[in-house]
Amino acid sequence: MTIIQHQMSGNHCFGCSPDNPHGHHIESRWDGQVATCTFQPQTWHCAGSPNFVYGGLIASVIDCHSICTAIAEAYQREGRAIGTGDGILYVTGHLDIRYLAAAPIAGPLVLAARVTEAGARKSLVSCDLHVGETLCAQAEVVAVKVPASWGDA
Ligand SMILES: CCCCCCCCCCCCCC(=O)SCCNC(=O)CCNC(=O)[C@H](O)C(C)(C)COP(=O)(O)OP(=O)(O)OC[C@H]1O[C@@H](n2cnc3c(N)ncnc32)[C@H](O)[C@@H]1OP(=O)(O)O
Repeated sequence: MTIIQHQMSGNHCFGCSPDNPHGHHIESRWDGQVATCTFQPQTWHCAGSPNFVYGGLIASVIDCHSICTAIAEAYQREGRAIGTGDGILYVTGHLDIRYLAAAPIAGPLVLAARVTEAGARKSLVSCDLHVGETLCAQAEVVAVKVPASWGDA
């Protein structure tokens, strides 16, 4: 299965760049419809209780995984392999997360994201996060398409 982040160059993202030494290094596996990601929380990723995962960490992995899903789907819609030709880039416009159950720190966090609506300027992405059988978080993300030069200074 394609690992989205392995197909993209020039990615410095804290959440998902393979090359950011301080980042989370998430990997999103794309099957053409759904992108999945498994993330193993560390003990220091805990919330007030050492037993559960910090919500900001959950938001971070959902954010990154969902935006990468939007990017993968957009390449697919254009009939191109991810990372080929002119760069396609989306950024987070809106992130709406419901924290449904505390996520045990033992993890792993298992994410599944799909594009539910795709337009010319934005895509809507739905992302579920499970630990074991428990749905711990559910998110709706608005991914807004920007020029590949968006991040230039
Ligand atoms: C360079 C190489 C990179 C390599 C790959 C790296 C991958 C890394 C992956 C990174 C992963 C990490 C990800 C990160 O961390 S990305 C970093 C966090 N995000 C940001 O910094 C974004 C900051 N905001 C902006 O730049 C602008 O406000 C954006 C670009 C978002 C909109 O700008 P602008 O306002 O000019 O756009 P538009 O008016 O033409 O609207 C276009 C459409 O979008 C809809 N809309 C807009 N805003 C919102 C909103 N807030 N909620 C809902 N919808 C919104 C709007 O209604 C319209 O829809 P429609 O009316 O057409 O239906």
